Amino acid sequence: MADQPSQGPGGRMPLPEVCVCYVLREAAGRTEVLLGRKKHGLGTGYFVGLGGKLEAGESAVDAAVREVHEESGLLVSAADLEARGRLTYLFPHRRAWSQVSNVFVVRAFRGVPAPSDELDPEWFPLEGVPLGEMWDDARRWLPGVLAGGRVERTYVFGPDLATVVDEHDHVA
Ligand SMILES: CNc1ncnc2c1ncn2[C@@H]1O[C@H](COP(=O)(O)OP(=O)(O)OP(=O)(O)O)[C@@H](O)[C@H]1O
Repeated sequence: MADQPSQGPGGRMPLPEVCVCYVLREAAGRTEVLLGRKKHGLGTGYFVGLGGKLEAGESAVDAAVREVHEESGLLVSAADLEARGRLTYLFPHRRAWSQVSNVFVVRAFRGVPAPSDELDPEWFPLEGVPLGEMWDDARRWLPGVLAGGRVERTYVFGPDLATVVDEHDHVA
């Protein structure tokens, strides 16, 4: 494990890995994304995509399929997930919150979104994504990813544990 790519600065342990999956649909001639306000845990109260921690031995894509189902009831196939990059979140003032997020988009799904313990999913048109009620990094990369782009970026959060104070081109 000496060459783990997702170490924190100066750290020897790899950072915890999470995933996030943005489900897209076409409705009334526009594209919409499924988001929900997080009910518990890290980022409570922020609108987020569907996602969470990888289980031991689980791939990011399999975790995304599982989390989409757990959090919304929707069924998606691993083959339909589009990998759009990786984000490193560093919290020097709360190291336990630092993590690496594997970002996916999916346009094919079965079912109708249903509320879960994690969030109550809602569709937002891409021009109406509530960036002001999301983690501070989202406005810097999410519009580009939802428009078809990729992201490989590191965001460093300040002592308030909410504001991005630095960002780098490369995953740490
Ligand atoms: C710091 N800036 C951030 N900006 C945007 N999104 C962020 C985020 N930090 C975490 N996320 C998202 O949050 C989920 C993991 O959150 P985390 O609390 O670790 O796991 P969660 O409790 O949801 O999952 P389990 O159900 O426990 O697996 C995962 O989708 C991840 O992409």
